[in-house]
Amino acid sequence: MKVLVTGGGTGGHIYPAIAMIKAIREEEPSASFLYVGTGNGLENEIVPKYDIPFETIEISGFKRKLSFENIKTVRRFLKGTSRAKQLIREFKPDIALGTGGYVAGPVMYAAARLGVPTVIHEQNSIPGLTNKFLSRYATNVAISFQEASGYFPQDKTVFTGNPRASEVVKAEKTNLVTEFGLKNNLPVVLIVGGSRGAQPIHDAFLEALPQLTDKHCQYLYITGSVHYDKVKTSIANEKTRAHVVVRPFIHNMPNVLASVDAVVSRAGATTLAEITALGIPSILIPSPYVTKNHQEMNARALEDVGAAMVHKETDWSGDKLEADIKALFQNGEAAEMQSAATSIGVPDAADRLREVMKRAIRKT
Ligand SMILES: CC(=O)N[C@H]1[C@@H](OP(=O)(O)OP(=O)(O)OC[C@H]2O[C@@H](n3ccc(=O)[nH]c3=O)[C@H](O)[C@@H]2O)O[C@H](CO)[C@@H](O)[C@@H]1O
Repeated sequence: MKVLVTGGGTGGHIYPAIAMIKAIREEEPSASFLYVGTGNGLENEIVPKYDIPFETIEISGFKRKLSFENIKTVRRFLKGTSRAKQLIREFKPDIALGTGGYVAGPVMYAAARLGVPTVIHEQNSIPGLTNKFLSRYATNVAISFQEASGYFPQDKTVFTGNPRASEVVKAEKTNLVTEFGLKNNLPVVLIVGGSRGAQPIHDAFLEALPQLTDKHCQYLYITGSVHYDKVKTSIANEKTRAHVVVRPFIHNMPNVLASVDAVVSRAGATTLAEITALGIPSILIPSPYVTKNHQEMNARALEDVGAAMVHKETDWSGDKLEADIKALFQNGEAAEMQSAATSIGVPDAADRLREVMKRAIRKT
């Protein structure tokens, strides 16, 4: 089978695509892939690490308001579409899978226009502009939150979950002591601000640091590459009795997630799919700077079943962090949250999406 894959901009769109490629490769080692991204998106750094042929097109996103920039964007969209058509004619895929982000727009549109079966994957509870636009042309739409179904044509929409969930449940634990210098026998809280880091998460942690101890847990803190130097220096300057290890970014996140006891994070949909599949209790501070506040909707779905403690960014503080950590490990809430998270995880998401792709091929 030949699979055209596209999706990019942030890790939340890229890792589900890679997880799906890995799942197909496992079942069908002779399958071949072409990943189309942009030259300046995160996909440009991540995809080549997985030995996946990678081509680029130029594209930018639409502004929601009418602007001169949008005229340029339309021109780039048309140029991107014709470059994508050229790549598709050369590669001759049996199916195209798009996981969102600007780049998926022209690539999936071109694939549909050329009669290639197309499946788009939406990670969020409220879809992005690109996937909403593409849903008109796609053979099928795969969703990861039931809440998203109302935004897409009913007859082609299927709930699959996020294939990254299937990847993390298969991941082996890593040795956090040898890999990161963490302590043995003390629960580990992973702090991560999405694939690019988040300032309010840093601020609250620094504020809480003087009060935190290593009585209940220790911290593995992923700052995001942009924030690394500043946060590392600030943490080094604060007096604390807590054990904290700081890193800019980690590439073996599935293994690390499989080894930690709780997560403090933004509410990016792919991270949430990972932590529910593994049953990890979480403290979530959704980013309000996203389309239609979709991260808060994502987070509330976990809060509703008791899997997460959710705070608006404006209410988030060092005191709240300290109180939540106490609730988790001192008052023993972690165990209940763990089973609540597992109850909504979708560890077989990759199999489900694979079925949708097979059906889309048969249908077209
Ligand atoms: C600002 C923005 O638009 N964010 C969106 C973006 O999130 P964004 O890409 O920030 O976040 P997600 O949390 O969904 O995914 C991050 C991915 O990167 C991985 N990771 C993260 C840090 C690290 O050091 N190593 C690593 O591998 C995580 O395991 C995860 O697989 O896409 C998501 C999925 O469509 C959306 O829900 C988010 O709203």
